[in-house]
Amino acid sequence: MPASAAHRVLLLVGDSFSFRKVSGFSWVAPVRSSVRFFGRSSNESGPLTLVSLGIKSEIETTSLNEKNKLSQGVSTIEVPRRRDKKVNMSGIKGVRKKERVDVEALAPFAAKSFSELGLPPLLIERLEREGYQVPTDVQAAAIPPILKNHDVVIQSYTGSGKTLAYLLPILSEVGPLKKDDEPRNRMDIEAVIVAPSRELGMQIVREFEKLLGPADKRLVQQLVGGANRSRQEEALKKNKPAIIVGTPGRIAEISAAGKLHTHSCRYLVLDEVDQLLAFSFREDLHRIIGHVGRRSGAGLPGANGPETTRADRQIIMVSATVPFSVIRAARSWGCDPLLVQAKNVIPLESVAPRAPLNPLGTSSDSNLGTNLQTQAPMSLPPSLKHYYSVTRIQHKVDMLRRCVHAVDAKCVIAFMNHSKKLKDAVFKLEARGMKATELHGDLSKLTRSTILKKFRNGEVRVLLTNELSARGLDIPECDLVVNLELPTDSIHYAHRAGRTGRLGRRGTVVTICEEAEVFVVKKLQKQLGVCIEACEFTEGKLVVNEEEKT
Ligand SMILES: Nc1ncnc2c1ncn2[C@@H]1O[C@H](COP(=O)(O)OP(=O)(O)OP(=O)(O)O)[C@@H](O)[C@H]1O
Repeated sequence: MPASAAHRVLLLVGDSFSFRKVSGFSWVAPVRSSVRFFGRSSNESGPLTLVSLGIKSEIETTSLNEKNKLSQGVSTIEVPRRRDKKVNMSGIKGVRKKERVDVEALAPFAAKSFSELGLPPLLIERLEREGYQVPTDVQAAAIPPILKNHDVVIQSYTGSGKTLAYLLPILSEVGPLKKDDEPRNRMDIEAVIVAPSRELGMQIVREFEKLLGPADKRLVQQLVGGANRSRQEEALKKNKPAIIVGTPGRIAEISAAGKLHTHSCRYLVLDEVDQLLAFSFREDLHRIIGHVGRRSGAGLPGANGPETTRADRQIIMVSATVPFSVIRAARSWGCDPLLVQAKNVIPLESVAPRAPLNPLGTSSDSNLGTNLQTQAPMSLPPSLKHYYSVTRIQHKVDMLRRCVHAVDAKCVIAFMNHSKKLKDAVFKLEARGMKATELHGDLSKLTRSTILKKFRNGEVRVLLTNELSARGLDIPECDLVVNLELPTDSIHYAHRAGRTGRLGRRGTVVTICEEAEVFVVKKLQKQLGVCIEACEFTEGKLVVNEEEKT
C-alpha cells in the first residue's frame, strides 16, 4: 500500500473499539482482544513490548485471567506506515525509528522505579540525588513512548508531574546525562519547550537545572518575554545551549531575527498546549511550528507535501485540560500521535471526532455530554475539597480573611479577574494584619520573580493574582485557593484549583460569590463532576451548609 494511502486508513480487524477496565486500569481495546497498533516502517519486527521498552518482563498490569481473555483472537489495528523521522545527531542525519506499538505494553503502570522506564543510569542517579524515587503514574505512562520517539499528547490532572514526564526523556537524549556519549554538534539546539507565561518558563528551566547540576546548567537557556532581548541573544551565541525554554513571543521574535537555529531540533514541547492555541499566541506559534525541527523549504504543518518536507522533530503536547482543538492540532502537527493519560495510552486516531478527553471543552465545544460526568475528575487532583460561600460584593475580602483563618491556611492563592482590583484587596487584608501581595502581568519580570520568591519563602501569606498564576505554577506548600471572582469557565476553574493539592497533598478550594452567581457555581460543579459544597465561616470554623447539601 502506498504510504500516502496507508496514512489515511485505520483498519480495525476484529471487534470494534471500546474502553475497557482491566485491573483498575482503563485501556482502549477491542471488546475481546488486545490491541496492536502496527506502524512506521516495513523493516521493523516484533511488537513493542515491556522488554523492548527496557521494562522488566515480570511487571504485570493485568491479572492472568484478564490477560487470557485479552489474548483470545488478537485483533490488530493496522495504522499507517509512516515515514521514519530523521534526527540530527552530531550533524549526521540518522533515522529515528518508530517501532511497532503494542499499546498494552506501552504503559508500565506498575513501574516502581525510574530504572524500569528505560532511562540512562546517570539520569537515574541524579533523580535519586534530588529525592525523586518513584515515577508518578503519568511519568510511568509517558516516558517509554516518548523514548520510543512517539509524538504524544499528555493529559493528566494538575500537579501530577507532567513536567518530568517530558523532561526526563529529553535529558535521556540531550546533554551530559544522556544514554550514549556521542559528541554534540555545538551549533544545534536539540529541544525547544514553549510555555505560555514567563513564570512557567522559569519554573521549567529550574527543573532542568536541578537535574543538570551547576556545571551543566548553561545547556538550558530561557527565552522569556520581559527580559532584555539582546542579552538573551548574546547568551545564545556564547553558551550555545542545547535546550531552549521560553514564551511564544520571545522565541518567535529571536527566531525571526535569524538568531535562533532550530531547524534540526529534535524535540518540540508545547506545555499548557490548550492555552498556547489561544488566538493571542497564534502568529508566534505558527512560526515556531513552521520552523522548529523543519529544514528550510519544509511544508507547513499538515500539508500533504512530499515526505521529505515534513517535520523531523518529535512533538509533545501537555496539559491538564485537552479540548478537541488540541486533538485536532496534534493530528495535524504530529505523526501518529498517542494520547497518554495516567492510566491510559491510546492512539489519538482512536479518539472519536469531538469526543471529550475530559469535559473541559470550551463552551463552543458541542461535546459536553454524558461522558462529562464520568471523565471530569481527570483534570483535578482527587485530593481536593471544593466549597463555595455567598456574600455581598463589598464583604468578599473580609470573607477571604475569615476563610484563611477558618481553614488555618498558611499559603493562599486568591484569584480575581481584573488586575486593577488586586491592589485594593491587598490593602484591605494588610489593614487587618494579614500579610498579602499582588501578582499580575503589568509588573516587571524582576518584580514578579521577587514577589514569587517571597511567597514561596512564606514571607507572604496571601498572594492575590489573576489568570497569570493559574497555569502551571508549582508551589507545593499552597494549601488554599480562593476564587474571589468567578473563573470564566470550567477550564479556568480547574487550573486555578490545581495550584493546591499538588502531588497527592491535601488542598481546599473556596469560591466566594454573590447570591446571583450561585447558579454558575452549580454549573461548574456539573461540568467538572466534583462536589462543591456550600459553606459558611462562623466562629473561626468552616461550616458546611447541611441544608444546601440536602
Ligand atoms: N516522581 C516524582 N516524585 C516526587 N515529586 C515529583 C515527582 N514528579 C514530580 N514531582 C513534583 O511534583 C510537583 C508537581 O509537578 P508538575 O509541576 O510537573 O505537575 P503538572 O502535572 O505539570 O501540574 P500542572 O498541570 O499544574 O502544570 C513538582 O513539585 C514536582 O517537582
